[in-house]
Amino acid sequence: MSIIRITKHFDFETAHALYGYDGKCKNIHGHSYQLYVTIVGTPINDANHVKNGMVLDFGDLKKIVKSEVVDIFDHATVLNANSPHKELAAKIESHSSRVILVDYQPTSENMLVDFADKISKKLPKSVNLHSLKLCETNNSHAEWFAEDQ
Ligand SMILES: Nc1nc2c(c(=O)[nH]1)N=C([C@H](O)[C@H](O)COP(=O)(O)OP(=O)(O)OP(=O)(O)O)CN2
Ligand SMILES: [Zn+2]
Repeated sequence: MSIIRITKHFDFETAHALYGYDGKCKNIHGHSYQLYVTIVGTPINDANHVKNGMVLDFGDLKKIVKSEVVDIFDHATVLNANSPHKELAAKIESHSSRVILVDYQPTSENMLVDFADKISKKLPKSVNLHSLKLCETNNSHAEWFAEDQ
């Protein structure tokens, strides 16, 4: 049976700041992030199976990525907990705004590592996470590949 990759695309709006960065991205600013999630597996080959012919139902992949990433990061501000932004986060949150304090500098690279971990843990055993692509702007993106890790 053939091994196939399937990909689903998501978008979400998130603000972040790169504390200590030597450029304008040290300020809080936002992106319309685009995330491509690719998984790999063998399509189910069972005429009696409701998911016959699928590596994983796109709908099931959507549920996992939405609950683990999109619904959490969408319209939130991501700040580095290992920086003075921790205090800023508390202030923003006190005004009922959604803040995610992460234990890393919230670059595209580090967000991908976080997303890969969260998504991998929720995938069924029959499939594997192959790669992620996170576009921060229309001309900048980072990629995570399982085979590189
Ligand atoms: N390797 C990385 N470099 C930068 C990241 C990152 O996550 N990884 N992030 C930023 C900023 O968050 C910034 O928002 C994006 O930077 P950049 O692509 O430079 O954005 P510009 O709109 O200024 O780029 P143009 O090419 O001028 O459109 C910075 N670097
Ligand atoms: Zn940015």
